Amino acid sequence: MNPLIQCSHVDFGYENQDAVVDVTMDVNPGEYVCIVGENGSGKSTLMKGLLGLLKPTGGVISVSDELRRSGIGYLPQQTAAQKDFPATVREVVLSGCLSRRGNWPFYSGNEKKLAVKNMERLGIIGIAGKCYRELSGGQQQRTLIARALCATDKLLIMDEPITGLDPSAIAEFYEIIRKLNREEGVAILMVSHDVATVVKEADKILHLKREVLFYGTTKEYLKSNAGYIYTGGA
Ligand SMILES: Nc1ncnc2c1ncn2[C@@H]1O[C@H](COP(=O)(O)OP(=O)(O)OP(=O)(O)O)[C@@H](O)[C@H]1O
Repeated sequence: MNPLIQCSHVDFGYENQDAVVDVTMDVNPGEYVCIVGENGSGKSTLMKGLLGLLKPTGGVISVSDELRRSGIGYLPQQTAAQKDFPATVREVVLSGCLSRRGNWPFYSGNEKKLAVKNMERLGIIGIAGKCYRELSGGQQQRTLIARALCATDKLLIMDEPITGLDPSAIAEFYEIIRKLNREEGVAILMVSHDVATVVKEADKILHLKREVLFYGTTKEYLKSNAGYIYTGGA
């Protein structure tokens, strides 16, 4: 089984300052991987690097041919401006097809079908005509997940996805991700501060503190020094 993403001794930095050093990890089809660590430990930097938004200053990143063709489904941290976006749910979801398509300005029949399929998958087909900014935080989150799945349903990448959600929307979010991962085989790569929950959900943990403090299965993580200290012995 070829990895979807593979990093070998990768470094990232800004203006000659290293922010992430010597990361070796991979994300395989169907895996659920979480990146944890304190503020400023390099999690978002690594994510930007994996998305190809930042060039590595050392090491090698390989992305599977399929992901290279389709683009990677990415759920960004939401800004206030994005929450206020004046478009319908259908339009936001369809825009996830843009990375597949070059410059042709009209959506094809297949792209429209894909958007419908992903709105059905996320239970938002009934609100397809509603304006995005009028939705609850949980509905906005579902819309963005459906959008990301229009690029590819092999891998979903998320940066701090539960920020700003209320407790019931958080529980619903983890349930949706679990279902996509366990039942539909979508690989998940998530940056999270919610370590107490992710050690119950994820298969693998990467704990960063500029360099890798731990990388391996969640089970091993909970037994490791880094995991024991960071999770408070959860
Ligand atoms: N655009 C940038 N230019 C220069 N330095 C940056 C930039 N973005 C991040 N850094 C620095 O890189 C280091 C890692 O930051 P990063 O945002 O990746 O950490 P993080 O683990 O995602 O933090 P948080 O949990 O607070 O989001 C920090 O020292 C930060 O100040």
